[in-house]
Amino acid sequence: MTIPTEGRRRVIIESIAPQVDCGRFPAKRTAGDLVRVEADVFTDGHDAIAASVLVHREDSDKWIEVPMEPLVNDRWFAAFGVTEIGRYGYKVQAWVDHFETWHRDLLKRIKADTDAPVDYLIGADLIAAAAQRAVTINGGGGDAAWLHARAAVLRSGDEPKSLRNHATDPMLHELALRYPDKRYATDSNELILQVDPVRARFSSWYEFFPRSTAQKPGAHGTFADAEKLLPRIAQMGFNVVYLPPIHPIGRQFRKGPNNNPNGQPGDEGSPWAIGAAEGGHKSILPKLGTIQDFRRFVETAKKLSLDIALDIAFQAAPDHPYVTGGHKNWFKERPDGTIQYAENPPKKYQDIYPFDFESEDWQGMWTELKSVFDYWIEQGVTIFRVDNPHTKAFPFWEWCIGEIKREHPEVLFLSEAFTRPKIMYRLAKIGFSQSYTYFPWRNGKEEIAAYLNEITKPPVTDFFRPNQWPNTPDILTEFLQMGGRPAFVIRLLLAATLGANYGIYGPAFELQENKPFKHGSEEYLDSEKYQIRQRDLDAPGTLRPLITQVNQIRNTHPALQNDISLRFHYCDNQQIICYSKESEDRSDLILTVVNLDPHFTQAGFVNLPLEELGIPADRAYEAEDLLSGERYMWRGPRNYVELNPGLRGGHILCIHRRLKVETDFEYFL
Ligand SMILES: O=P(O)(O)O[C@H]1O[C@H](CO)[C@@H](O[C@H]2O[C@H](CO)[C@@H](O)[C@H](O)[C@H]2O)[C@H](O)[C@H]1O
Repeated sequence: MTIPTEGRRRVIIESIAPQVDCGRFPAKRTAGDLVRVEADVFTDGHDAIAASVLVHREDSDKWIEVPMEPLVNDRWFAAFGVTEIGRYGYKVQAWVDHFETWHRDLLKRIKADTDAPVDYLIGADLIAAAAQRAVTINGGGGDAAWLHARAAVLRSGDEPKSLRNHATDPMLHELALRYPDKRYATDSNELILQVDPVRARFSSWYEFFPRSTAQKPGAHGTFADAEKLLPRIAQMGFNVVYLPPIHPIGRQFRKGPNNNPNGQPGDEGSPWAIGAAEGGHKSILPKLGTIQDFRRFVETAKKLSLDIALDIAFQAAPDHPYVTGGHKNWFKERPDGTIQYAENPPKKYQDIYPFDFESEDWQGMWTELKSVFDYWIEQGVTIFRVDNPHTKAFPFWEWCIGEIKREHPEVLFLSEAFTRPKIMYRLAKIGFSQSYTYFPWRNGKEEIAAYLNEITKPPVTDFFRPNQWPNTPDILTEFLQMGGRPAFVIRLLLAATLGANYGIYGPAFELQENKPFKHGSEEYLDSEKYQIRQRDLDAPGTLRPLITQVNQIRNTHPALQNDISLRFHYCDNQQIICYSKESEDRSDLILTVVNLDPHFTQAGFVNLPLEELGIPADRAYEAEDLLSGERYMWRGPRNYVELNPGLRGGHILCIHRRLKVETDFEYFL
């Protein structure tokens, strides 16, 4: 091993958090967050050390220095606020602080009455050096002159009492530390922080098929029809409207109702079978309207504070212009000249071809696929729900999302990858802002808690943001099929309170549609994926009022707008789950209690960790049920709950405890 060029950097920096895979990927936060950086920082011997976090926007050379404070066990921390979206770089810097070492030791010596004249001469040298650095940094001025004068006093051989007073003057301490000696400072590697819009952390999605929105019976819906639904969706408290693909639908191998692979003339086909003579991923199904109609739809949504999320499904119907118009080499031909249709085993997608990410023309293909996003961004779309991203190459996504985010940091991507956890996590690391999860299939108390704890705690939360869906057009779970209306209520309460991000396949959920295509299937009978389904959304028994109320609670309670504070609490009844969330400033604490049994009343005692929750153990506190308006006076950790699923699936309780911790920090970027 060769001798290092500089061996005097004695401070060690380890285990910086947040960091994702040793800095290979950015850590994620949202605008307005307080970013807390921690690191292990220590040195040999007994010298005092100091450390800072240095942070800058990636597009600027202006670094901000945030002093770190020691915690315990050589762990240090600093916090800074990020108000703007985009990418930031941050690193930890630490150094031996000789002035602080001298000052600390002198205080001890004075206390023991063992300070000697030489101690003051040592201090004088250190202070004079600080004065010199003050000159270098700000060209002299008050601080430098003051420090020089103080160094002279300590060299003067004055009587001990005076030396002691001058050396321990708090002003000296403050000024000298302002100009630290960083010649031998250790710098960590620079790490990257991706700051997304708040929507990445907190969003409520409503999915519907525009083709089902016509008022006239049997007619194909248009964007103009769909636009009329937007005020209703906004009034229900949602903030993202997600549309399945809106492009021309292939005719070859078009599917018929109920996933019939032999569609008949007149069948509408699956919107995910993208591409026909009329165009491909940058075109609109003529029956839905024109690009102007779409733009107007987006504009109307914006006025209602709704973001439009568009489905991006990179696959092609056999009559997609990519296949018919000169890019057949983007697909893998078999020896007989045919192309194997796509699959997501055991599902078969006979009406689409998958792209071949080992195509000779992969660069041409990547460029074209990215341009699909660019095109829809130009039309005002800011969120994309990406279909099956795990069946496309990871390097493509990293490049494509990276490029888009560089130009449009406001754009968000939801990954629809129901696959192995490591793959879901990798997609999040390479850029997806949110991810669907296995929430729909977690029904028992233990499995819900175990899964949610896995996906809402660091280090996973540094890159992965769950989005919880109780149903989708592909997912009608057994629980929803068997549990009647209470099952829908239970899954709504869970999704909306466990997940700061959640969504529903709206019309089917509101009306509690629960008939499967066949026994044992999770597909809907007469699924909207293959046919138009007009509905009376205000039919008696709709869940609309409850959904509206739950969203209103989410929108007004910051506790429900984050996942990181989620904590599960004990309940002595296995069918009752209890958990809390609180806002970062601790002013808002929400306790949710849900009866997981859709058939029977369940009762039990919940047990709350009062001290952890900041609830005084010796005083009664109020639990206000935000759903029913009832107020309960609770005292102590054990409290009784009883939930009849026919009447109410759960409580969303606001715990009034009068606690607020200030989180205003000095350092903001
Ligand atoms: O594979 P997933 O279960 O994640 O489902 C997603 O991708 C599917 C393929 O795009 C999509 O499937 C629908 O479209 C297909 C192509 O037209 C069709 O063959 C399937 O029968 C239909 O379900 C699914 O909707 C989407 O969520």
